[in-house]
Amino acid sequence: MDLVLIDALEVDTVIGVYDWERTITQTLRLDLELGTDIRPAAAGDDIAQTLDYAAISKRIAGFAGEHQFALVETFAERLAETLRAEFAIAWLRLTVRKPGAVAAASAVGVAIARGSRPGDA
Ligand SMILES: Nc1nc2c(c(=O)[nH]1)N=C([C@H](O)[C@@H](O)CO)CN2
Repeated sequence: MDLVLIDALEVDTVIGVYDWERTITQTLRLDLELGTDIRPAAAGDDIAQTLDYAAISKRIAGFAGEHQFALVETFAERLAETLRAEFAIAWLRLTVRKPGAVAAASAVGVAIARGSRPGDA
């Protein structure tokens, strides 16, 4: 399986479990691995035959602006569902980091993988 990559995508959203977090916008940093077969796009040199990382990045920014979750877990799960529903993504790994949430850490967050890799049972 081939991958289309989006690294360190920063999006602004309202997120957090504390009351003060409901009043501000915070930045999340996302890494995505999007499973697909890039050979048809490469053969035809055709953007329509692959996952358009620009379109997906724009959709993620829109998703972040549309939703207000408490947990990064919920953000990750709902975003993965949305992307898999709207784009031809066979499998994805999504990492959501919340920089600055824990002062002693450069970032905290979650990583999930959803969908089926070719060859999986
Ligand atoms: N596993 C999680 N732990 C925590 C989360 C979270 O989303 N997932 N969130 C918070 C607070 O919102 C924190 O980020 C504020 O600094 C605490 N723990």
